[in-house]
Amino acid sequence: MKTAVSFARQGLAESPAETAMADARGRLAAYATLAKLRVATLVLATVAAGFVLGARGSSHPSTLLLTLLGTGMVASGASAWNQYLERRRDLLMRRTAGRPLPSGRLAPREAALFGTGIAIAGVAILATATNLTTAGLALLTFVLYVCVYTPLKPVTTLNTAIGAIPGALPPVIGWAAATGRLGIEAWALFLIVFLWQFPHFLAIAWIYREDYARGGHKMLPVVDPDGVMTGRQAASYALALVPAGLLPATIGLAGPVYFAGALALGIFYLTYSVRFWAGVTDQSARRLMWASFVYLPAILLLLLLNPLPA
Ligand code: HEM
Ligand SMILES: CC(C)=CCC/C(C)=C/CC/C(C)=C/COP(=O)(O)OP(=O)(O)O
Repeated sequence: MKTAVSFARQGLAESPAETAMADARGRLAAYATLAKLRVATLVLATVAAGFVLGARGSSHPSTLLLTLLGTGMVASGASAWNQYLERRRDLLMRRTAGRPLPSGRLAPREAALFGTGIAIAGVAILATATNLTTAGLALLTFVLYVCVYTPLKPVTTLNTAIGAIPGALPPVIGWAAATGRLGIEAWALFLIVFLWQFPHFLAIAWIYREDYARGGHKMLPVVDPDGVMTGRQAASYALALVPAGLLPATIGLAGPVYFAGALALGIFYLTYSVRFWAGVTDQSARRLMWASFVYLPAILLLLLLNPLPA
């Protein structure tokens, strides 16, 4: 039998077994890209915050894990379906042309099958391990993202305001999983993530405005070449986020350490948003994008560090 060494001696790069392994690894990596694992990780951090705050100090580690697993699967399925629907436009954009579908690493049918299977399994896990409110919310999030936001991207600049709704539902999913209901506290978390997204994606959409135009997507910077509206909107939503970020402390969900930290973070994010507004450039946009990646994990951490008992 030919070993890897003998194949190498003959000048062949890989044995059939090694080729099969490399293929399998390549396909696994393609599915991981399809699932947008980095975005899913931050989404799951918002789910975890909602769950832990809803549980109010009582520990349910296995329910938390199953909630994260189920929601992560639904989010991955949604990302796969988003890429299935956008495969032709993704090919036109530099940022997305290398994705598994436009680059041909996966067939469209494979992405659709994966997206459907993993999302259904995720909803089933949530329905069995938590409650029907949680499973229903996850399904609603999927539908809003895949069936409403995604088709609206080439149609109207309002697409992102609509996309921000499913983007902000994950902490509500976590809260519902822990409590079985929807409370004002869950909507406070929703509001924070909802408002946070505007500076986040407006900065990104500015950086990639030419790419979005090539792909035919109506993101605000595509129709706002001097960036006046883009900058103003980013700053306005960041301003609204300052008081919204304090809500958890005013409704008895988090304590004074949270209050002080959330105020500092709100001012931090507002500063980068106002700088972006004052000079809409790729550099100020990149700095604002970076600030968005600091703000959300930091405020979630503060919530978890300083929760208040019921
Ligand atoms: C309408 C809402 C949103 C839009 C349009 C949007 C858009 C984007 C885009 C285009 C990127 C890629 C940037 C790049 O390649 O340089 C990105 C990155 C990212 N987004 Fe968002 N986003 C939204 C909401 C969210 C939400 C709700 C979360 C999580 C809670 C999130 C987390 C992330 C993370 C972690 C990254 C960096 C990961 C990576 O580059 O792979 N985003 N976003
Ligand atoms: C449970 C569940 C379904 C969770 C999903 C949460 C959700 C909707 C997150 C939105 C995150 C995101 C990257 C939006 C941008 O999508 P895009 O399609 O505009 O980004 P792209 O241009 O990179 O494809």
